[in-house]
Amino acid sequence: MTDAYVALEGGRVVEARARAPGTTRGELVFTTAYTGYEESLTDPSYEEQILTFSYPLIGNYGVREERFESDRVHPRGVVARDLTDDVAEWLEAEGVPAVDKLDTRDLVTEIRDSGAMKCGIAAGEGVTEQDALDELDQCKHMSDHVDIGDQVTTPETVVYNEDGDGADVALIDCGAKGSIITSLVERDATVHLMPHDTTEDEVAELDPDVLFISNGPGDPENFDEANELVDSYVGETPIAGICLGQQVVANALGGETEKMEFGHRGVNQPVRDLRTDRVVMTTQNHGYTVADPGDNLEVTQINVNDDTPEGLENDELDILTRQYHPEANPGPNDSKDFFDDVLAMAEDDSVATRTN
Ligand SMILES: NC(=O)CC[C@H](N)C(=O)O
Repeated sequence: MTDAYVALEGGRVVEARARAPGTTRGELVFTTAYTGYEESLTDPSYEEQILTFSYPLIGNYGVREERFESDRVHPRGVVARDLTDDVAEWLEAEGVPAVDKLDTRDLVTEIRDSGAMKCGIAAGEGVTEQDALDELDQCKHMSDHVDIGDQVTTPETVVYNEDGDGADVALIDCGAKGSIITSLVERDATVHLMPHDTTEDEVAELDPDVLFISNGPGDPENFDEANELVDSYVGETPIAGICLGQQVVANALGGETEKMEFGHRGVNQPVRDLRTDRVVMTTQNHGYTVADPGDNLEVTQINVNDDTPEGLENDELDILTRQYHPEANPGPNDSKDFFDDVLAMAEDDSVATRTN
């Protein structure tokens, strides 16, 4: 007997099998990643989303904490063709509803045709179609989660590698993946992980060598404070950003972001560097993109599939951002040298002095 229902925007309800019980709602998205489920499920960028895996079997190499990107599961729900007991038990312990035994090819095709959509799930003994539809009813558009930064940020500044000999990085935590911190610490940087609503004065007190805006969930336009920081420090301190970080930097510098139809989520997104013509495979997880970089940023990398901006730079102002995830985890390590390039900006003191 059916013990789980997935209600899709528009009203279609799909039957499934409950793997972790509960009712939930969120924006239904899919990832094509065939590995890295522990990393994806602990990536704070998936907050308020329901993650569908297009790869059919999820959980076949267990669940190990050392691969986690944060201290909890972030998607509000999980959908797959088949979830192993390891993953199902983990999700149940985390209180995150999960379902399987449904046709995920059909679901992914629907998301590709109609775009990322609102979704409600009801899973467990005695649930009804109506329970899933009630969740759907309460589901908000991603951009309406205006306080999403508060849900994922560190409550206070945490310092990593305090005695490091390298640069001091102010990493503004809009939902940072742990691997970004690790990638910087491995290069001997001291990382000051700071709340997303850190003020200009608080950053000034630290006087960092780099201001780094992290990845994060939802609409970049809901990260006003990070936007203001970029605006305050541009031309004064080198600035870096990953994913949401790139989007925030673009908005702060007079560019524009927009919602994509179904986004890029996977571990084999090809990116071309326009300066070298080199193509690298990248890990991606985003539903918004930079529609217009504005006059101050050069698009230096693009997505081979749809030409969207993957890298923005301003050599004079020392700004370097990526839409994809150079820290990988999951995914290929082809672009880890991004962190070397960011820290090289910190060593070079040629950044223009702020005049306004
Ligand atoms: N991984 C991220 O930082 C995602 C950025 C943003 N939330 C988006 O969906 O586009």
